[in-house]
Parts: sequence; C-alpha cells; structure tokens
Amino acid sequence: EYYSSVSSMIVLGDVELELLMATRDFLKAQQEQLETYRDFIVNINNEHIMASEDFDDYLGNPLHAFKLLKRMVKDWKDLYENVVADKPLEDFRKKMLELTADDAFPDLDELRGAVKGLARLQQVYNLTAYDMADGVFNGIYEGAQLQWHDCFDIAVQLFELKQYKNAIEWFMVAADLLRQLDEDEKTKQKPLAEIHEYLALANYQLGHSELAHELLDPVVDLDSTSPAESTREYLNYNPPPSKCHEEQGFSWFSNYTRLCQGRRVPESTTTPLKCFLDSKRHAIFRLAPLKVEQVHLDPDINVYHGILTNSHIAGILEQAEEHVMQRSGVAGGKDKSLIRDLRVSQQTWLNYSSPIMEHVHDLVAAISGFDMKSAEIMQVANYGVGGQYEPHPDYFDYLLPAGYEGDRISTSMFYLSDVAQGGYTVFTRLNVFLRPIKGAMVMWHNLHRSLRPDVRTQHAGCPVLVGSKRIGNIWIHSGHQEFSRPCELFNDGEKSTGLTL
Ligand SMILES: O=C(O)CCC(=O)C(=O)O
Ligand SMILES: [Fe+2]
Repeated sequence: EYYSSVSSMIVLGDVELELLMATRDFLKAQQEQLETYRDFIVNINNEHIMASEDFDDYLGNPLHAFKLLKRMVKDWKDLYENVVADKPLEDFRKKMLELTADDAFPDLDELRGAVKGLARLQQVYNLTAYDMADGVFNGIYEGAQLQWHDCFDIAVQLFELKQYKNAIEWFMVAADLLRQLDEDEKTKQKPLAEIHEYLALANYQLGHSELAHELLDPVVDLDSTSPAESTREYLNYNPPPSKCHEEQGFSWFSNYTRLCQGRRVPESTTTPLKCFLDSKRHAIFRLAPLKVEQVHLDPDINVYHGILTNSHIAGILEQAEEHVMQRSGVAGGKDKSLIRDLRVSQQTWLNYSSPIMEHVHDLVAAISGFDMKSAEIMQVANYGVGGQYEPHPDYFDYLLPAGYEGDRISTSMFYLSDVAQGGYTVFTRLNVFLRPIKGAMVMWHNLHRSLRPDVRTQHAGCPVLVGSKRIGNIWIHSGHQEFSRPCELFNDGEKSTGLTL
C-alpha cells in the first residue's frame, strides 16, 4: 500500500522511472525500425523510377531481373514478417508485464485511497475543489496543478464512494477546465456529455430528480445515440432514492477541524502558561537545560524543544527505513488491529539497541522520571497524502492486550519532521493544537494518578495537507511507577467523571 506514506510513494516514483525508460527504449527501437522500412521502399521506388523509362530495357538487364525476383520471393516476405512480429512492441510488452505484474503495483483501491485522502483534506481544511485543482492550499500555491481529466477521475472515484456532493463539485471543475481547453468544440463534446451524465446521476442520488433531467435532456437532444438516453430511461423507471447516502457529520468533527486549522475557541479564563528552562530535572540537563513549553495544565501537556538534533533524527529514520513499514492499525478488540480510514499512516518499531535509540531511551527516562522497564519500543510513523489519525486516547483501558505491565501511563511523541502545512496534533477536549516542530517532543500522562484513564487526553493527528509527517512514539506503562508517580489521597479519576468517549 502506497498512499498512506510518503516514503513508500518514493518506491512508486522509482517504478515509474523504469516505465519511462522502457517506453523511451521502445519508441527509439520502433523509430529505427520504421527507418529501415522507409529505406526499403525508397530503394524499390528508385528501381521503379528507373524501370518506368523503359520496362523491357530495364528487365533486359539480368541483374535487374534477378533483383525483382529476389524481392518478390524474399524481401517483401521478410518485410511483412518483421512488421507483423514487431520486435520492439514485443520487447515492450514483456517489459511492461514484468514491471506491472508485481503484486506491489498499485490498483484501483490505491487510487480510491488517495482520492479519499484528498476529500478528507477538503473537508478538514475547508478547501474548495477549485483551489485544490489550482494547487492553492490556504492561499499558497504549492507548485502543482490538476488537469480536467485528473479532476474527472477524482470525481468518478468520489461518485463510486457515494460522496455525491463532493463528486458534483469535482465534476463541475472538470467541466470548467475542459471548456477552457484550447481545442475544437467537437473533441470536447463527448467528455462533456459524460460529465453531464455523471452530474445527473449524482444529483439524482441526492434527490434532485428534476435537475437530473435538466442535465440529461440537452445531452440526448444533441446526440440521440448518446448513452445518456439509456440513463434517462433508467431515471424514468427507477424511483429516486428516498434519502441521500451522504455521510452525516459527527459531533466531534467541528471541534476537530477547527483545531486542525489552528483555531482555538477563545477562553474566558485563561490559565497562565509558561515557557522555561529546566536544568534541575535530571543531571543530564545541568549543562544543556530542557526548553519546556507548557501547552496545557491539568492535564499537563508539555513540549520539550530541541530535544533531538537533525543528525539524531537522520539516524533514527535511517534505521526505520531498514524495516518494512506496515500500514498502521487501531486497537479493535483483544490483540487485534484494524486497518481503517481513521488511521492513515505507516509505521515500524525500533528497539533501544543502537547508540541513537539508547540516547532516546535515556532522554525519555530523564524527562519523564519513569522507570523504563515497562516502556514499549519506539513506534516510528510516516503519514502520506491526507495521512491522519482521528481522535483517540492512547490508553487501552478494557482492551489492554496481554503482556503489558499496566496501561499506557504516558506518551512521549517526538516530531521527526516539520510539516509544510497541516498535520497538527490536536487535543479535542482541551482546546489545544500543536504544530509539528522537528526535534521537539511532546509529553503527557494518559492515566490519572489512580491509574484510571484520563479521557481528557483524547487527541488526534490532523491530515497532512502539504509535506510528509514523521513521528516517533514511546509509550510507558504503569507497571513499576509506584514511586515515581504515587496515588493522591483523593481519587483523581473523578476529574474524568461525566466525560465519556
Ligand atoms: O500524529 C499525531 O500528531 C498524533 C499521533 C498519535 O496520536 C498516535 O500515534 O497515537
Ligand atoms: Fe495517540
């Protein structure tokens, strides 16, 4: 699977480069072959020019007579066989089969995944299909545009996914771009008719039957043999769908999208948050103090800036590249992992055996104050087109798989890249958003001191709009932490009471 991560898309780029070279070789071989055919007929034509002056005289020459006979017996047959065998085409076919037969070659599902990613970006960041087609994201032109047929393909996939409203928007952009195209009207007519047909069907699905007919009628009037005629009949004989299939918005969604866009709800009382240097937490910070930014109090969320250098990060990513990245799942029952649209990224796991990972391990121990005996190894994730992780808590609660020493008491999330646009981490219940900053680490506790889940820590990774996002997560479990984070005298789990997921 490719679309869920930028690093695996790079593999596809390499495959395309091979396709490009194979096609270039094919064209060159074919051109050379055509040239030999042309030379052949030029030569024969010359003979005929000579012969046309006096055929008897021409054939009176025994060499001419021999050559004519030889051409008839052999040369024309050779030519015919060469043309029919078409070696360059055969070689090309073999090469293409070889390159595309691989199980890893993307299929229609991949395209659908990528289109879903685009649709998600549109929804979360309030982007119009027009702006996206122009390559303008939040007013910034990012250097790529779509052509009418790209928009058309996106629209068709959205239609198939039953996202009719969005499909209509993309069909309209496709139609507009097609109309603006500098080509004669006749060539545009067929694709325009097809777009109208889709628009009619999408509107029909949304319950706008009249509009559907208004869209189809001119297409049929213009060309009575058009397939739109049978579509019109279909609409006549099938009752319109009783209710539209469009997915309903969820209640959490507006909160989520607002924070993803970097907008907080203004709060009436704001707790004073501080940035400070901390050299006391652990001896290793004596000379290079921790740069701490408080982003929320109770539950505390802190960002530690400049924790990893670029060369640390390059080392971590290099190790991650050595593993095969897997599409990320979500916890969904006992020891089960589900692959769903709510988590679109790829991930791998790194243990602490290398010097760099040992350093990361020691940093997390020193910052958190926790015993790392119960820590998981680091999960490294990479998000691609529209890659995201919808609101979730990091604790397992009743889904805790066997083999862990308690639930995930804390999350330490390292940002291993900057992200050009989007990809914020947001805490949907706390009105907090964080822009990924390469080298920073964010840490919070997922459990109350009573070890009950702190539902207020629900958070999400917003879809990446432009760029590639890489993070590294280290989850520490509650086993062995009795002394580093003892219980309060009161049951602080009550802070979460009344809040459900
Ligand atoms: O990508 C993010 O910002 C959040 C990721 C996350 O919450 C997770 O991996 O558990
Ligand atoms: Fe998380």
